Amino acid sequence: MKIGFIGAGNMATAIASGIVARGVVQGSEVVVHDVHAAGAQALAERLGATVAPSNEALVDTVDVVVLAIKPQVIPTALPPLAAALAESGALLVSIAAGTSLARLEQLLGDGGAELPVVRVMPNVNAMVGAGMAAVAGNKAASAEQVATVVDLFRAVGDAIELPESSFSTFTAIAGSAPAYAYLFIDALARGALKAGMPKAMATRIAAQTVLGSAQMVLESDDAPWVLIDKVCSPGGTTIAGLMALEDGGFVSTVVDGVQATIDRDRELGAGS
Ligand SMILES: NC(=O)C1=CN([C@@H]2O[C@H](COP(=O)(O)OP(=O)(O)OC[C@H]3O[C@@H](n4cnc5c(N)ncnc54)[C@H](O)[C@@H]3O)[C@@H](O)[C@H]2O)C=CC1
Ligand SMILES: O=C(O)[C@@H]1CCC=N1
Repeated sequence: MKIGFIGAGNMATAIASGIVARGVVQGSEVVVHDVHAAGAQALAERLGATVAPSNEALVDTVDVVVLAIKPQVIPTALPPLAAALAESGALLVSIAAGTSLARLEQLLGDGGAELPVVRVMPNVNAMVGAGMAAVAGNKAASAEQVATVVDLFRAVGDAIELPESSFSTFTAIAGSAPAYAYLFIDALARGALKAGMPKAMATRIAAQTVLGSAQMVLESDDAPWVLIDKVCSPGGTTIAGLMALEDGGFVSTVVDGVQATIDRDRELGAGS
């Protein structure tokens, strides 16, 4: 399978590096194009991939086209690719936030609804093989094509098929959420820094603790609240810390952050 990336930014780098590192495709089976030529060249060199001279030329040479550009540029970048997609039969995979399958079909013109299109919301942790992705196909995408995309993203973490109506919520707790998890890790480390521990050491300790906590939630039969109770000794350190977090409105602040992300995803959809 040859896979092309339109846009060679953060997400193309994360996904392409992840799938090549895990042997899903060879570097030589990856093609990239970016309006910023140096960015495409840097990614291609890193992977042993090829740089296509244009987005149209890329579509002509691959089986799967990953549209890894910002939602705001899709309305100008996608329409010129409709003819090449129809001719080559390549599968279009969009990872753009807030851009619906219906909108992508509309941008592909009159025959847009007949072209196979798959929408994915991945996250940047695909870079280290620990991503989380949601996948939904349009009517023209076959079950096999959707399954191929799920498999592609399972190779760099976990992936699920999800109704498109849940994509904004998924974006809040998976697509954008690595930034929130990094913030939590940094906040833990800052607390330790304030108490006199070097930041690099504190960051390593905090990151390993969050990694292990995530593994516990995934592998244990207990719900997070049960696990919380197991950490809290009566009159101990953890309950003192939890109460201070509660005073600061930790849970409701996180819930507000999730809602703000959902709202912004819907705004992007309305404006694209
Ligand atoms: N950054 C993240 O963690 C996540 C991003 N996404 C989505 O992924 C998409 C890409 O985001 P990033 O990689 O973060 O953006 P980015 O800004 O790092 O990369 C986008 C690249 O597209 C290039 N570009 C712009 N117009 C182009 C065109 N017409 N043809 C070819 N290349 C073009 C830019 O030069 C840039 O290198 C967005 O739609 C975003 O919503 C989805 C999930 C997570
Ligand atoms: O911030 C954004 O809009 C993109 C989509 C999900 C993560 N980054």
